[in-house]
Amino acid sequence: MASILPASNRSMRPDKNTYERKRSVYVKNPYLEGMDEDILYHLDLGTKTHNLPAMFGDVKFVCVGGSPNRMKAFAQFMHKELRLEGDGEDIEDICAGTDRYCMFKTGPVLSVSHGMGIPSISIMLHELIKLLHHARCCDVTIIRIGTSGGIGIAPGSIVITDTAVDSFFKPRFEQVILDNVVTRSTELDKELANDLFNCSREIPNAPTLIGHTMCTYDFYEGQGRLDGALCSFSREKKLDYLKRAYRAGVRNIEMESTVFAAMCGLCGLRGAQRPEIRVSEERQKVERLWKNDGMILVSSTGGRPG
Ligand SMILES: O=P(O)(O)O[C@H]1O[C@H](CO)[C@@H](O)[C@H]1O
Ligand SMILES: O=c1cc[nH]c(=O)[nH]1
Repeated sequence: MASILPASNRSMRPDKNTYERKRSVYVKNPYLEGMDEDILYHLDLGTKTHNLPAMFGDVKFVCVGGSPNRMKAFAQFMHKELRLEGDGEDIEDICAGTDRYCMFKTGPVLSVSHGMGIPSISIMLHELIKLLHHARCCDVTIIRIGTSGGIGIAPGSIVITDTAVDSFFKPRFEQVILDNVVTRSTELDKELANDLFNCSREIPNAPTLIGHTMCTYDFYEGQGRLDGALCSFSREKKLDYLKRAYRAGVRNIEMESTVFAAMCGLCGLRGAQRPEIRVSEERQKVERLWKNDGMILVSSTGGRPG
């Protein structure tokens, strides 16, 4: 199985990787140093109430996804894969004190839910990145495992994101700060994407590809759906948009990838995104409608853990 461990964890052969400097998780906020206590409000954790280095200092992989049940199931899957003690059924939700997100730790793997959309994952990432920083974690790889809607690919495909793009197919995330807009890069770790792609070769029945992921602010109108409470465009407009997205390299659509890539990139987290496509029955009807256009949008319904 291809290795996705950070270089410093690879075998101890004396090569350049063994001597690579550790990559810390850093924050870019001059005010944090001067704070007497940092309360990670939405995670129900804090620097005075919890010994974060003792609790999280050994974390090397963080896997995030929108739904709590999926991330719990993923944590139980990792418990088994890492052959940890017990059956992992009663795994503890570290964030049980808040009903905003859930968080599970299985050895060096942290599994965290983030809800839906850019605002929700952004709040979680601010506090997760501070948590990892306070815990003095280094060489951390973070992977988002989510569902998404595919464009022009087979139902059940897995898309590994090389670049997250916005609704205009641009590789950028526009962060509104006070009454200004700051544009941030959304490049993801290409080597990690290739490592994940190589891992997928060893998993049967998991058609996998690397492509651009488009991140929208909305599930309905923003993704060209005709069945929301509001719809102001024609089917032809929708298909034209999706065809232009495909020609721009977009292979799937979801709602967190741009801010995920931007924040992880700014804070020293090696990031990747691996949504997967699940097609539901009603969407199959829609696919048949569109096949004559040579374009099918496969919609996801709930991804499998892991
Ligand atoms: O399956 P998750 O990780 O929630 O991701 C996708 O699913 C949600 C919409 O159905 C959005 O959060 C989108 O990004
Ligand atoms: O944002 C999303 C998530 C899953 N499936 C979609 O079609 N869009």
